[in-house]
Amino acid sequence: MRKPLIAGNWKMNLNHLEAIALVQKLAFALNDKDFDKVEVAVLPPFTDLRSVQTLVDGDKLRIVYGGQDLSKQDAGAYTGEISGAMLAKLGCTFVTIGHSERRQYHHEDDEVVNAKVRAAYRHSLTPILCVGEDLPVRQAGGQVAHCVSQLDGGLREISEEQAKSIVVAYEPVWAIGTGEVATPQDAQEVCSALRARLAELYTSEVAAGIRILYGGSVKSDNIAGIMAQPDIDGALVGGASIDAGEYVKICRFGEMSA
Ligand SMILES: O=C[C@H](O)COP(=O)(O)O
Repeated sequence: MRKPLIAGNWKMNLNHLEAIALVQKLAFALNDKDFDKVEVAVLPPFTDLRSVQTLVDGDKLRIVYGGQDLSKQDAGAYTGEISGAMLAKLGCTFVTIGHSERRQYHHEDDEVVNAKVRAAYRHSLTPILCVGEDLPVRQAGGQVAHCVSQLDGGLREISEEQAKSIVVAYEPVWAIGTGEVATPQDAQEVCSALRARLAELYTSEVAAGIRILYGGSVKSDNIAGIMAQPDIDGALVGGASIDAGEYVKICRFGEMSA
C-alpha cells in the first residue's frame, strides 16, 4: 500500500522568516488524521532549512522536509554547493533531483542526475527523481520514450534495495508554472509507463511499492482528478505550495471533488 505523498517545492521563494510562518500555518491547519492519510513534505530553499528543522523538531510536527537539490560531491572545494551530508545533518528526508529547472538552467544531464541520485543514497536521503518532456516532445508523441529514458539514466547502477525507497515525479515541462495542467489521463499514461519500466529494471513488487508523483500546475481544483489515477501516488506542487490555504486543501485531496 503506497501512502500518498504531497511535496511542496517552494523553488526560490520565501526567506527563513517567511518559511517559519508558512510551516506554522500548515502545522496549525493539518491534524493527525490528515497525516495518517498522507505524507506532507516541504522543500524549502537551503537557507530556510535550519529554521524549518528547528520548528519541526521543537513542536514535534509530522511535516517532513527536504532539499531542492544537492551536490554530486560529498565535500571539498565546490563553491556554492550543498552536500548530501549537510542536508542529512539538517534532518532532511527528501531531496529533489533532476527537476526540469535544473536540467534547463543548469544543464544537468542524466549523468549528473544519476551522480546526484547516488550521492543522495550515500547520505540516506530519499531522492525525488524528476522526469518530464517539453512541448515539442509531447507534440511529437514522444513523452513516454523520453520519460522512460530519463528514468533509466537517473537510476543507472541503483540497486533494487535502494530503488525501493525512491520517489519518481513526472512533471511535463509544458505544464510547470503555466496553468496548463496535463489531463489526468495524460499523466496516468506516463506514470503507468514509468511503473512498468521500474518493474523491468527491478521487480514488479519493487515497482508496485514505489511512489510516483505528478507535478505541473497542481491546484486544489485539479488534485482530486489526478489522485484518482491508479499509478499516481501524490503531487509535486510548485506555486500552490507557498499558499498555506491552497496547500492544505491539496493535502486534503480526498475531500475535493474530481
Ligand atoms: O516542482 C514543482 C513543479 O515544477 C510544478 O510547479 P507548479 O506547480 O508551479 O507548476
